[in-house]
Order: sequence, then C-alpha cells, then structure tokens
Amino acid sequence: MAVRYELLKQCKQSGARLGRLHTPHGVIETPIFMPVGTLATVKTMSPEELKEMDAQIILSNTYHLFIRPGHEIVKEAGGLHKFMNWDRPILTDSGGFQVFSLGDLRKITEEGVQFRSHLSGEKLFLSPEKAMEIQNALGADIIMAFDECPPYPAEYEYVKNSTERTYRWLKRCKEAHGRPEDQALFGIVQGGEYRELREESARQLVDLDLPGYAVGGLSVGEPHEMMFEILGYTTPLLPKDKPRYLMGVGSPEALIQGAILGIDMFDCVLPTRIARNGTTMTSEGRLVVRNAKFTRDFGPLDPNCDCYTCRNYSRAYLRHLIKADETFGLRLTTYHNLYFLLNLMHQVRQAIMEDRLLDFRDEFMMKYYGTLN
Ligand SMILES: CNc1nc2cc3nc(NC)[nH]c3cc2c(=O)[nH]1
Ligand SMILES: [Zn+2]
Repeated sequence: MAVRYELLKQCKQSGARLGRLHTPHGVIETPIFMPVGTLATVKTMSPEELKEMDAQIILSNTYHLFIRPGHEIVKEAGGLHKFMNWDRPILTDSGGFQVFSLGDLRKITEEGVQFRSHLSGEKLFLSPEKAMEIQNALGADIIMAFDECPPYPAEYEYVKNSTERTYRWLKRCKEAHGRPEDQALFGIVQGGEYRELREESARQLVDLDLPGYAVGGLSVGEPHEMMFEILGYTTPLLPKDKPRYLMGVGSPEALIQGAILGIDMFDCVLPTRIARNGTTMTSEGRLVVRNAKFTRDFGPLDPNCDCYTCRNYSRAYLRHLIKADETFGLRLTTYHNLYFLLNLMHQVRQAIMEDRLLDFRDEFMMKYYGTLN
C-alpha cells in the first residue's frame, strides 16, 4: 500500500501523537511541517539545502503545474521527483483551492470548475477526473481529492450543498485514481463552521477507509478560536491509525495547537512568503530584519538558532541584502524561516516523547508572543 501510518505514542497531556508515515520515497516523522514548493521548487532553496534542514516532505501545486509547464512535460521528464531532483516524499494538492481563490474567474458545476488561466486567460477546466489525471502524471506519494473549499463566512445552505458535492467528487476521484498502489489519495473534510456538516463529512470520509484525512476549509479568514474549536470536535472523529493533515496552516502557535488537537501534518506558504520581504520568525518572535534599527546590529538573526544563516551572517548584513534586493538575502531569510518551523516541529515531537507538550507550548508562547495565549 502506498502510505502506512505507524502510531508510536499517544501524548498523555493532549490529543497529540508521535508517528511515522511510511511512503514509497521514505519515512516522515509526525507531527511534521511541509515546506511548500508551488512550482516544483521551494522558492530559492536547493534540494540539498532542504535536506540539510531536515525537510522530510515537500508540497507542490497541481493547478500551477497544470498551467505551467503542463503535467505531460513533468510526466515525460519521469515525474515530479525526477524533474525537481527531490528523492524524498512529495504531496500534491488537487488544484481546488487555487482555482477557488481565483474568485469570479470561475464557474462551479456538478461536473467540475471552469476557470481562466491566471497567465494566458485561456478557458480551462478542472474536475475530479482531471485532477487525478494530473496528479497521477506528477507522481507525488500523497495526492489530494478535488474539493471545494467554501469561502468564509458562508451560509449553511451553501456549505451543505458544497460539502455534499465535494463528497460526490471524492468518490469520483477514488474511481478515477489510476495509481492507488503508489500514490495515497487523502480525502478532505469540509463543512465550514457548521458542526453537523463537519461531523457528516468526517463520517462519510471515514466510511471510504482512505489512507489519510485532511481537514479543509480552514485558515480562510475565520477567527483562530473558531479553527481550534472545529479541530477539537473534528479530529477525534478521524481514525487514530491514519494521518490527519491540516491544510494551509500555519503560524507557530497554530502548528503547536494543531498538534495538541491531534493533527499530524501541516503546510503553509508563510515562512517562504514573509522571508521575501525580510520578515523572519525568531525564538523571540517576529523580526523584520529590513528595519533601520538593525543597521549596526552585527549579531546573529536569532541567537538561539544554529541554522546556516544564524551561524554565518549578521542582522546588519541581512538588512543590507534585503534593502538592496539581493537574491542572496531572500535565500538566507528563507533558509532560516524554514529551519525555524522544521525545528519547531522537531521540538514538538521531542515534547510529545517526554509527555510535556503543554508545558512546551506555554514556554514557547511566552517567548515568541510574550503571552500565554
Ligand atoms: C486542495 N484542497 C484544499 N486545499 C486547501 C488549501 C488551503 N490553504 C488554506 N489556507 C492558507 N486553507 C486551505 C483549505 C484547503 C481546502 O479546503 N482544500
Ligand atoms: Zn536561523
């Protein structure tokens, strides 16, 4: 079977658990943060640097690779692993989220979604079948069902209809999946902010006995507390012996709280995106290194970080590069931000091992945010 989850330890203090996810391209330790490589590259990072920082799995986007260079090209290259020279696990999303974030450039029907390419403007179409054809061609170890991520807020009726259609689409994905033996298809729980819709969606997905389950429809503008409340009653409905993936999350606080609520996998563009404008995550909170106050600060970006950037360069140098729009500056801030989140999850796994995750959370929150919640 494509992907097998091994539950190693259930945290005594919380819903968190320590696990290992066995895939055709290697083992992933969970809870895990997955760097996002939208266009078959984690922007400015080489595969060697990603391995150096212990990135164990990366994400790529179906919508973007479908638009450019096209999934046939990637297939002819021997698949995504070969194309981007990454021999560890890859997860591809199904394109749903990107297409829905195109706003009114798209039309949703039972068949699928009609939209215009954000590059050429040409009319394109994504459906459960098309999303599976593309992901089968890309060859990722974990692939996502084609779903609709409803906007927030959204009326009960809208979310009910959308979630029911997303379930019908999931069954079509399962039907159309050409490579179930080497690519694990994860379903995506929807239901918006409505508990009975979330519970119905989770029940229907679990009945399909899938290799993994994502919680979708979150991190779309809803209040933090609402996301944690929804996770609180959704993850317990998912099988303990399968991985749970919270899509599009997130901030350091959300990663820790998500793990406490039983989430095993996270992805977010935050660390790479904010790095490009010189914003970094450090052990003492966010630090905007392009800020004038760092002009003569010759100390490391983060004194408590042992990453390549913090061991070899100063805040003054980073500020200079970012101000001068030097590519090397983007590389150094990206390297640190990714290292920071990957290392945060390493500390979370340690804390689960030692049954002190809640204490770790309090210590981290105090240092990073200066508060306990
Ligand atoms: C591929 N399907 C799918 N992707 C998602 C990506 C997300 N990214 C965020 N915040 C950045 N929320 C998300 C929800 C979904 C979701 O509900 N479905
Ligand atoms: Zn660092």
